[in-house]
Amino acid sequence: MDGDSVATPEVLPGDDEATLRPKRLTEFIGQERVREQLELVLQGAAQRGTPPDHVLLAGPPGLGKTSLAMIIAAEMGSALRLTSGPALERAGDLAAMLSNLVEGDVLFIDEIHRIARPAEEMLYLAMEDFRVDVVVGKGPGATSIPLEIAPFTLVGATTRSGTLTGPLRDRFGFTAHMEFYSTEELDRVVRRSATILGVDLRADGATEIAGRSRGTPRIANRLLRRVRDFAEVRADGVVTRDVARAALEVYDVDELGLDRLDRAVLGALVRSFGGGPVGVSTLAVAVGEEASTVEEVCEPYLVRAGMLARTPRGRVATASAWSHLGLMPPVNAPGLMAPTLFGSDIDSDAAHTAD
Ligand SMILES: Nc1ncnc2c1ncn2[C@@H]1O[C@H](COP(=O)(O)OP(=O)(O)OP(=O)(O)O)[C@@H](O)[C@H]1O
Repeated sequence: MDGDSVATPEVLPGDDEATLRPKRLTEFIGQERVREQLELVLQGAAQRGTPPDHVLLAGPPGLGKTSLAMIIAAEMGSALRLTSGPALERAGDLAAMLSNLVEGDVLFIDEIHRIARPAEEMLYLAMEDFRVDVVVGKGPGATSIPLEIAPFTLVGATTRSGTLTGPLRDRFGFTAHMEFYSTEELDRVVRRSATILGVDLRADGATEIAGRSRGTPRIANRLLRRVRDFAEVRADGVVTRDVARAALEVYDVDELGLDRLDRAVLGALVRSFGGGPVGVSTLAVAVGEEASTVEEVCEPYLVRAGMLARTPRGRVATASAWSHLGLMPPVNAPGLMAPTLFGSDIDSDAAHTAD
């Protein structure tokens, strides 16, 4: 998605997330399954008087992984130490962080799939035995000094759980798979946020914003702020359905939440490649974007919205994609045939081998 799109799930300047973050598990909307599982993990540990198992939060950006990590610490009554995979370039950076932990602390590593190899290897021992081996010196004279660290809980967040190494993944006692939110859940998210921000949001306005938020609370909150601006500048400050629609038209977010780049991807797939199959790199070049942006930001939602299918031979536009662009789908477009005929051809794990 282009960096300035209001429909991107990535953080943008001005998002001011702290104000709207749910602080406790009861305030956290949706993700019922994850919440129930997490509650059991936390309560079980509390009853035993031990720190909970390490937790991996996996899912697309903006679904509440950082919020959940903060909630885990809050529910445990513990302090949260924050860092990220890219910040842990050297094992020494991680060793310093680990040795400063106090018993029961929660260490949150965002983007844990981007952690450097030496730091990752140090993490194995830390997670398993609450110990790190600090290597002093270089070459044949180098010695390894074992260092005890306080029992802690690691919470890792990743948008790409498939790229985590097996040994790291295996050391998490619990993996929470975060799902996109339903429109009804996003409706609750925007109404909660409107109350906090003091926005006069009507029921039909909330539904309109929720429906265009790509299943993502971060986007829902951002759209709410943009619609509020519009309501205050061009209307009477009240967010109704018509106001929300007019505002989101200005920001190029269509009724399904697709923005310019999503439509460009679908447009290229349909018009330049006859609906596919085509590899993601080729598609990215056609729309002038990084393959990773198309793959990590556009695709998850287009697949979920039933517009794009990942097949072993590449990406394919579904009948809904053709219709959404106002075009007649060809007879072989997925979605027009009986599900059994094309279902076996669709393999989400094959996406990475398509290019
Ligand atoms: N379940 C929820 N209920 C209410 N608000 C939520 C929920 N999940 C997320 N939010 C809102 O969405 C915003 C983004 O959430 P958060 O930063 O936790 O996402 P994330 O998954 O960590 O994203 P990233 O992976 O990009 O860092 C938060 O500011 C919060 O206000």
